[in-house]
Formats: sequence, structure tokens, C-alpha cells
Amino acid sequence: MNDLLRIRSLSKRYDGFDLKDIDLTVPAGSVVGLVGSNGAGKTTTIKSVLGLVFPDAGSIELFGQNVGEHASAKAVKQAKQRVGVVFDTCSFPEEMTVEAVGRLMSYSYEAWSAADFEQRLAQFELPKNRAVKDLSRGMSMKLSLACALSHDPDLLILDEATAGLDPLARDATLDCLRDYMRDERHGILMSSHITSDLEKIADYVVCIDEGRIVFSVEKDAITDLAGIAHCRAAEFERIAASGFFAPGELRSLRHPYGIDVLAPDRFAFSESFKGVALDKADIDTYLALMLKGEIR
Ligand SMILES: Nc1ncnc2c1ncn2[C@@H]1O[C@H](COP(=O)(O)OP(=O)(O)OP(=O)(O)O)[C@@H](O)[C@H]1O
Repeated sequence: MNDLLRIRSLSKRYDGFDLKDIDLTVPAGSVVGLVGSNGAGKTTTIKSVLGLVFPDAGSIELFGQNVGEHASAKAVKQAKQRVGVVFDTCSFPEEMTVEAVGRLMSYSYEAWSAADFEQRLAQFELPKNRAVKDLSRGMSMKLSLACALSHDPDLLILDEATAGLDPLARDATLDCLRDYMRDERHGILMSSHITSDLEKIADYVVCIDEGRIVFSVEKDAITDLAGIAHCRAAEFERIAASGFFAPGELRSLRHPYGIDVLAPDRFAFSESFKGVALDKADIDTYLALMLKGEIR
């Protein structure tokens, strides 16, 4: 498969923070969700791809071209033309109107399509003559997305792009991203704390915590295959003693009302432990057990 983005062993050190050995791939035709707590290193990773942060080590390839250290300015420029970016804040000049933002973008991107931009403004119901400073948060995000999509990008990079949008606006944004993904040459890397959005659209989920990759899995391995077992103390001890989990692979979280256990394969788990209450996992519960679970 053709990889749109390939990050290998990316490291970046700040005073008090260490991003270390990040490996991340966005294959064509896929949506990769990036999750993790505040300050985990998601934006630092994304900014490294965009050349807004200079990594200390590692390699970054966009469309098979090195855009990291020793990359030629021409290669970086060419690659960036093929990337659409949306950050969680709108960075266009405040006094500029929506229409003028489109003109500004047309100077930056060779493949800019004024017709496409017009159509997106209509789709998102964005008033052309309104100044950026007078847009609501949702409208600014829609403007950023309209700009990111109107230069025919092969890769979209979204950093918390649906944060602050109401549920209807989030759904409209996801529809727009699904539409974009109908072209299988396209791909999306999106960081989000709204894991329900990722459940709807992601193919892979990558979790960063304290600057390290904690897991990188197909989304279905979480939402279709994994389960959360709800045990009493005696049941938990029976599970722990059964040998079902290899040493170091039993993850549990204690609550006042019992113990939750992460079952990576809920079908196999329920075969072995009939009678133990078991729910399907979602990204939030999976994350909680992976990040905060006690390991045994
Ligand atoms: N320019 C900088 N100088 C020093 N430290 C920085 C700089 N940029 C980021 N950091 C630190 O790096 C760490 C990771 O920040 P980053 O923005 O990558 O996290 P994040 O996962 O995107 O978090 P959030 O979910 O809150 O947006 C944080 O501790 C942050 O304070």
C-alpha cells in the first residue's frame, strides 16, 4: 500500500517534555486517529510533519519524499502543496473577510480552486463578506476546512478540528471528511479528544502518552473485538490465576463497585469466563485501561 505519511523514530525534547521514538504511518485510503491526554505530544508530532517544529531525530516522509532533516526546500514545498491542514484555532488575519481569505490562499496553493472554495462556502453557509474576527468558533473551523479542502490535497492533517463544534456541525464535518475519503488516494491524520468522532471515521487509532506511542491498532480491534469485563474481586483473582492472560498483559481498573478488565478478544474471553459481565469496548474505555490500568 502507498503511504502518504511515514514517521519513524521521531524525537523532540523540550525543557520538561520528551517526545521519543514516534512511529506513525498514514496509508492511502485510511483515516488515522491520534489520541492521548493533554500535553501527550500530538501537536508536537503534527507540527514536526509540517516543518513548524524541528525534530532532534527521526525521519519524516510525505508521499515517499523526505521532508525532514536534509530535505531539499523544493521537495518540502512540493509535498506541502499536497497537504491540507486545520488547527484548532483559525490563524487567518482577523480583519480579512472570508472571501479575501480565499484570495490569499490562491496565492499559496498552485492547485487552488476558487470554484471549489465557493461551493464549500455555500455548503458550510459561510457569509463571504464577514470578517474572520466576527466568525463564531464553528464558522472559523468551517472556513479552515474549506481552505484545506479547496486545493485538492492528498493528505488532510487535522489537529482537534472538531473541538468546539456542536454535534450537528461535527456530523456535517465528518460527512465532509467521508466524502473526501471516497477517493482512495486520500488519507487523513486527525488528532481528537472527541473519540466518538474517531469511532465514526477512523480506520486506525494511535495513542501517544507522555511523548511515547502506547498503542497503534486498527480501530476495529478496539470497537469490534475488545471488551471490558466487569468483575468482583473473587472473579478477578480467578481470571488472574487462570493463565488466560500472559504475565504483563492483564490490565485492570479498580472502581468502588468492582474491577474492570480489558479483554483484547471479548469472544475468547467470554468462552473462558462464562457468567462474567462483559461489554464491548469503546475508544474511551480502552484508552482508560491502557493508560491508567494496573498491569499484572
Ligand atoms: N515550544 C515549546 N516549548 C516548550 N515546550 C513545549 C513547546 N511546545 C509544546 N511544548 C510542551 O510539549 C508537551 C506536548 O505538547 P503538545 O502540544 O504536543 O501536546 P498535545 O498532545 O497536543 O496536547 P493537547 O491535547 O493539550 O493539545 C507539553 O508539555 C507542552 O507544554
